Amino acid sequence: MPSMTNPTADLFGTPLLPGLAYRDALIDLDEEAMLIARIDEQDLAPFQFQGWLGKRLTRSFGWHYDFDTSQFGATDPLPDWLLPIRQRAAAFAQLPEEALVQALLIRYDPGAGIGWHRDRPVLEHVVGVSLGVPATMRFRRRKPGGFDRVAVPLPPRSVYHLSGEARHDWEHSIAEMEVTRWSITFRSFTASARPGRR
Ligand SMILES: O=C(O)CCC(=O)C(=O)O
Ligand SMILES: [Fe+2]
Repeated sequence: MPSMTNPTADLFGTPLLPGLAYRDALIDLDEEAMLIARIDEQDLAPFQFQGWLGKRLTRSFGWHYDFDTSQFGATDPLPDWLLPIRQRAAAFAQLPEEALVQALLIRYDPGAGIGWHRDRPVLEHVVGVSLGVPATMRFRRRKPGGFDRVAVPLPPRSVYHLSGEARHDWEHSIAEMEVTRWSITFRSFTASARPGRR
């Protein structure tokens, strides 16, 4: 058996999904424990959408998107403890660190997941770090008579980067799990939507 170095590529290294890049072990176990503790000490709020409360708990830095008004507003700057992680996430995605102007912390308690969606169109790059437990990010794209589907394993401490087709043409979701998972996602704005530096 050839060793499987990249579960998001086939044996020839061709990505399962154009625009999806992935690597294991962006951070080590100590860093992961630190990040989980930091997320847990935040004032996390249930994700809200038109009076509906999602089970996942979130906090945004840099920019906050209000799903009720469909507006982005400035919020607290990224805290110091997130900066080295953003730096590594940006280096992985080959982006300037300052381009990743938004950070979203999420805790998915048992029974929480995230339904099918594309991230807001004003956002461009999405770089996500998974913490705690393995999860699967599912992707789907409508085609005549159904969907193309791809499932991508996200081990704890791994990082993924969504851009291009994976970001704009495919929806993604994470099924509800029985154990707690945490994630940190960093995002950039599209050039036309960029509300200013922060
Ligand atoms: O938890 C994750 O890794 C994904 C979160 C996500 O898709 C989102 O916040 O848009
Ligand atoms: Fe998303």
